[in-house]
Amino acid sequence: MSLKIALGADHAGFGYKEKILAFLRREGHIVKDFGTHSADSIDYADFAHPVATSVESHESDFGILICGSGNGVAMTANKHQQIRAALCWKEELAALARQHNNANVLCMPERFVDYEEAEKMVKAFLSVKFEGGRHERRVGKISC
Ligand SMILES: O=C(CO)[C@H](O)[C@H](O)[C@H](O)COP(=O)(O)O
Repeated sequence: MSLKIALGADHAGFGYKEKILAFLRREGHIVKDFGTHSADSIDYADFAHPVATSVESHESDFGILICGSGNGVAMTANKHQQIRAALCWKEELAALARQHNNANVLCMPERFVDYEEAEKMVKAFLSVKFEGGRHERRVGKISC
């Protein structure tokens, strides 16, 4: 199924962002690339907020954010009321973030995962479904 994906990264995530952009397009998804567009040093929040806004406004189905550790983009995206951004570093965590937490933004640390694992995380995140049930109640308690 073709999905609308909002993609963003800082300089430390730029390399994987470019590869993931090509991968997603090959898979038939519609990707909006919010940058950054080079490896020049830049601030992660300038890319994480627009990606989060795109998901929050339903312009995009999901967001994918990458920085060096994944923390900066995750912290920024999670400031948005409707965003559940999950910092993941292996495939199983990316799947669980959808299945149990109904995450709508995947955050990855380029400096701490190899590219093959990053691509597996993206595949898992976009293919598995929220399980609902007991998790629905728990996710409902996240917002304050
Ligand atoms: O937010 C981060 C750390 O919590 C990101 O990993 C950034 O990409 C990182 O801080 C960038 O570091 P740099 O030394 O400025 O390249």
